[in-house]
Amino acid sequence: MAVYTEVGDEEVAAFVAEYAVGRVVACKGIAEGIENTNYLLVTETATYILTLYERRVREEELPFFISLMEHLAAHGIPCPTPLHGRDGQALRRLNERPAAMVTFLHGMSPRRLTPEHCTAVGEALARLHLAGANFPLRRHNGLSVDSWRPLLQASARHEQEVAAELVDELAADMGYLESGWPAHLPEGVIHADLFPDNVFFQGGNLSGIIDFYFACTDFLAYDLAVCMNAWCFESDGSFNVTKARRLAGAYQSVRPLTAAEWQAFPLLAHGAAMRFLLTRLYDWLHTPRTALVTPKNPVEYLQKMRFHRRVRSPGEYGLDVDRAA
Ligand SMILES: Nc1ncnc2c1ncn2[C@@H]1O[C@H](COP(=O)(O)OP(=O)(O)OP(=O)(O)O)[C@@H](O)[C@H]1O
Ligand SMILES: N[C@@H](CCO)C(=O)O
Repeated sequence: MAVYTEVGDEEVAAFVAEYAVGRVVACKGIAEGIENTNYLLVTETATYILTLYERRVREEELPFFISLMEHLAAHGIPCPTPLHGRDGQALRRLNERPAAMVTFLHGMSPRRLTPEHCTAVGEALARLHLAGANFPLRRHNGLSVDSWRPLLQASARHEQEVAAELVDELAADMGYLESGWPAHLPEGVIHADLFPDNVFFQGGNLSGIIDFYFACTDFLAYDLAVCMNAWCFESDGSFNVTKARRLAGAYQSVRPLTAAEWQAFPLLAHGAAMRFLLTRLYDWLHTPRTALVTPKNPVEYLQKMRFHRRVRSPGEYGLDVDRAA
């Protein structure tokens, strides 16, 4: 479930009256998602998503996300477009939460990931990076390398649930990642959470990219690494190099990696696995057993991290060295 804030019919009607979209025909809570409250909202003119931003999203950062979606949509990226009310504002309040309405995107997240999906995502990610190149706002990545040690320490305190050997193993990787993390690589706007549940396909084509609430300014190749972790491993934990070649090849056909990005890729992929392992571990330990949201499995990312630890060359990811500019 992800309806943390219930909204009454009259409140929705009053909210929607601020926009030139006609009256409300239906409004239904959406079960998917874990961060925010989302409603599927049908009005006399179209279907929209109404999002109430919950506690983990910092209110002062919302203008970044709203402006980014507007910018990317205006540059041809199939992402939600925020609606502006009659007063010109895209952000307003509903039931004491910040809230916005965005356009509804058609399509479905893929259940069984194929190499064709990976090709489409690689190309779309590179296009997103190019479209973000002239986006004027910046947002620090609060879940990059400098945040990982505090997250590990917060989990290590749960001695009953987290084995000391695991903490030692992660601490060793942490030292390696912290000392080797690049200071300079091409950077810009990254999605930072481009998992299959945030990508829609329709009729075999990529039709939508959603959930920009981790987007930030960081290394572009790190975003590709996040994607590779999310799209190119099988459910048994094995790495699928065919999918990785498709993902990276399609990305590089739009935006070739620099030699420095190519060289840094194994470390970036290792770090990207650490980031999702740590947030999943944190959520696993801090989500009450009675909560309706099921935390995601941290062990999946431990396996991915162990894979990256053994990688010796960027070529093992199917990255094409000839295209590394
Ligand atoms: N613009 C959109 N068009 C169509 N469906 C959408 C749109 N935005 C969200 N949804 C639907 O709502 C669900 C939840 O959205 P989202 O993933 O953004 O939730 P969240 O709680 O903010 O994020 P998270 O996935 O990080 O928990 C999606 O799985 C999708 O079904
Ligand atoms: N994509 C994240 C969840 C947060 O959106 C994960 O799989 O851990």
